[in-house]
Order: sequence, then C-alpha cells, then structure tokens
Amino acid sequence: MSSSAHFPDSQSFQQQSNEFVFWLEANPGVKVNPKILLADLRSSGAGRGVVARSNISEGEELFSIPRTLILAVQNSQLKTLLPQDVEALGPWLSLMLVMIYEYLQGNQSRWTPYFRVLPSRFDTLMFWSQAELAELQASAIVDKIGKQSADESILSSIAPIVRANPNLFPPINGLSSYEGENGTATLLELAHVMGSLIMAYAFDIEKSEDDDDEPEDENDGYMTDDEEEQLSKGMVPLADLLNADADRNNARLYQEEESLVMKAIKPIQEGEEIFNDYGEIPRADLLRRYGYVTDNYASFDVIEFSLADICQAAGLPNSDVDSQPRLQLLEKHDLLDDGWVIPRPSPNDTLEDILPMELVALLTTLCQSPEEFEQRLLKNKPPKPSMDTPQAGLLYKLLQAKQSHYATSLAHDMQLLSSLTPPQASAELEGSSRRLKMALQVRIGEKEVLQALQGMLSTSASNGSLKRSANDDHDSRQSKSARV
Ligand SMILES: C[S@@+](CC[C@H](N)C(=O)[O-])C[C@H]1O[C@@H](n2cnc3c(N)ncnc32)[C@H](O)[C@@H]1O
Repeated sequence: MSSSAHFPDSQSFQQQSNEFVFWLEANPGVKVNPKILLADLRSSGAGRGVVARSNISEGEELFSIPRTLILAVQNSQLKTLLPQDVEALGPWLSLMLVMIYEYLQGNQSRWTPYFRVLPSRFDTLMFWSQAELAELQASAIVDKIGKQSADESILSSIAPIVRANPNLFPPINGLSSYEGENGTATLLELAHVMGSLIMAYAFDIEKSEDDDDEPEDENDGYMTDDEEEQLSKGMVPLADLLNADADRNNARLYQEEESLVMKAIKPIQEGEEIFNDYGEIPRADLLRRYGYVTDNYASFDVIEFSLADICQAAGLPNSDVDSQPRLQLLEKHDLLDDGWVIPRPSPNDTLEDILPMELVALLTTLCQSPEEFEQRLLKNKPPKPSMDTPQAGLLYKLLQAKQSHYATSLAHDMQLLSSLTPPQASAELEGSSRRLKMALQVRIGEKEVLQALQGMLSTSASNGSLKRSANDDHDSRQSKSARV
C-alpha cells in the first residue's frame, strides 16, 4: 500500500501532482488523453493512481511517452561524464547509478518534477526490521529479500564510482563525502531508495534492433527472480503511476518505435481506476516487490519447499547432492532443483494438477527401497514419478513439518487479522500495524495452501486413488514435460 507515510511532504501532494502533469505535458511528443486524471488515492491506501474522468473505449490510447523522456541510462548525461561504461554495470545497477546521479542534481535534473511524485519510503521487505520480518514466520519469501547481497553489490559497484566523482555525486545531509560510516550509510540508503523504485516502478524496456549487447550477469537483492530477463530498465513517467490489482487489469503498455503507449484493454467507465498488470504473483512476492498486499492476489498464493526441507522429511542426513546418490541420479537427468512451488489449488484441481512433476519424481526416488533404487542406478534411469501411498505419506510429513515451522495456527492468525482490520478501510493502518497485517495475510495464504494440500491428500488416501507402489520403467525425456 502507498499511504501518506510514503509521501513525507504530504501537504504539497496535490501541488506536486499538478506540477508533474504540467511538466509531463510540456515535453515534446507527450500525449495525454484528457479523459484520464492523476488522482490522490491515499484515502484508500494506494498513493497516486490514474482514474478515468469519462468513459473510455477498449483500445483507446490513454497516454504516450516518447522514449527520450524515459529516465534511463541512454537518456542521462551521466554516461558521457564518466570514463567507464555505465551500461556494463547491468540493467539494475546502471539505472540505480543514473537515478542517484539525477536525484543529486536537484533542480538541475530534467526529471526533477518526476522525482517529486515518487515515494522515498517503502513497505517492501528490504525495509522491514528483523522483528517485522519475524511476523512472516516460515514464509520462504524471507530468504529471497537479498538485502546483504544488494548491499555488497552497491558497495562494490556503485560506491567506488560515486566516491571517485564528488562533482557528479555531491554529498547530501551535511556530509563531506560518501566515505566513512555515515557516508556509506547515506549512500546505501540512497541506493536502496532507487533500487526499490526500480523494483516497484521501472519497466523492462525492449531493446532497439541495433542493440544486441550480451546481458551482464547480476546477483543483487533486487534481482532474485530467475525468470526476469536482463532487458534494459527504465522509469517511464506516468506509466508507473498506474496501480495494479490482479484481475482488475484494464490497461497495457505497448512499446512502439518512438514512444511507449498505454492503451485501454477493456472499456473503462467514468470514475474507474486504471490498472496496469503486475503479473500473477503470490502475495508474498507482491509484498517483497511492491510493498502492498490485496486479497485479490490470494488465488496466486503458493507454498514453497526447499530441497533441504524435503530431504529432512525423508530422513536423509543432508541435501548435499555429492553425498546423496538418489539426488545425484535425479540431477543427472535434470530433475533436481533447489526448491519447488505448489500453487493454491482451485476447487476442481487434483494433486496431479498442482504438484510439479519434478517434485513427484523426487518424492518417488526418496521413497524407493534400497533394492529398488539399486535397480534404478543399474539402469541409470530415475523411477517414474507417481503419487503412491509412500510418496503421499512423505508429502504429508513434509506438509506437517512446514506447518510446525509457522509459530501460530491458521485459526489464530484469522482471529488476529480480523482484530487488526478497522471497520472502514485497511488503509487507515500505518507503519508497523500495516506491516503486521500484510505479514498476516501472507502467512495465512501459505497456511491455507498447506491445509488444502493436506485435505487433498486425505481425500486421495480415503477414496483409494493412491496406488500401493510405483515400479514402472521411466523415460526421463518424457517425464520433463509430463504431468503426474
Ligand atoms: C508503479 S507504483 C504505482 C503508483 C503509486 N501508487 C504511487 O503513488 O507512486 C507501484 C506502487 O503503488 C502501490 N500500489 C499499486 N497498486 C496498489 C493497490 N492496488 N493498492 C494499494 N497500493 C498499490 C504500491 O505501493 C506499489 O509499490
């Protein structure tokens, strides 16, 4: 949620919005449909957002932003002022550096009115205290925050450039430099503000045809999603002031040759909010990346198990692939991963629909007797993944172990949540209370998934749909794409 707390200068909130729109429209090539309006949605906990002033038809252009106005490495003077190649830092760190530079230029930056409408405080997990993070209990999201690796990347890649160029990066807060304890802390904070803006606001900008540089490999805490492509990133004014809310998506950004164009993808009625699409992400990820949670994302909630969790439930002494022949065999056949995600089941889903085939392959391998496994090793073939009684038993044990890692029960959390929710609007919660509520929503979602899976296992056991054993031969080439 973006509440008043995220916009410290809330007195001039509307004035900043007006100045931003005035600045935006004064830029050559910008087109803004008079049917839209930049609205103050703080009363519903959503900061700024875009709302329809009058009815809008499907396909209608909402606004168009020329590529030259995107706050991006390509459009900033910085790349001509530094001896090194800024883009070589990779999409995240290069944009972070450019944003620090532009921000420190104050009124001299081309994007000053834009910076003024961007928040400087966040509820993303990067900014949560240890006590607040503890409220997420056993959620796997806690291990994905990556604060330490982000700090390391900033200190090793950004800090040396900033410190070597004080004329380009003037120290703030009365500091004489970004050296020393205070200077380092200030620089880290500034970099995290920019990193958080990139995470929640930036777009992946499609490369132009003549730009076919190899992507850089990055590993900072703002880049924890494997599926995220290393496209160049850019902050697209106005496009990033659209909120999102799962199935309420009614607009999409189209990347055209000269501009980025936001269009309505559905008819939008007067007074309706215009929503972009942040993707089908679980509430845990919504919180990590965007710092807000709404129940509309509950259907995307998941539960995650690490390889270590599974090996422990199976009674293996460790999850070290080199010392565990069963893991080795799966790895050899490209069936092993660090962890698995099980989605929240829909009402008509069966276990086969929701369990990843590789997870069932692991459960099956771990459930084999020493003799059965010996046979597999001799044939150099993993067993055919199947959800038989032993595998179901192991999965059940795994679910129970996971549940025991959450400090409170689902019933307790539900009660706590209802006591936290004010009668009018959740937006009224501020600071730690809002964070506690969001943590509760996340852990409730995960516990619900656990409970639903336990229910499905019990049903399968009682209706006899689980087999006694698995002994079919298995062709691993087919198993990669097969459903169990
Ligand atoms: C791309 S920005 C959208 C503009 C933002 N509302 C602002 O005022 O700057 C993304 C941020 O908006 C907020 N947000 C987006 N959708 C929201 C929603 N449905 N409810 C509450 N906050 C939302 C979150 O704080 C998120 O990190």
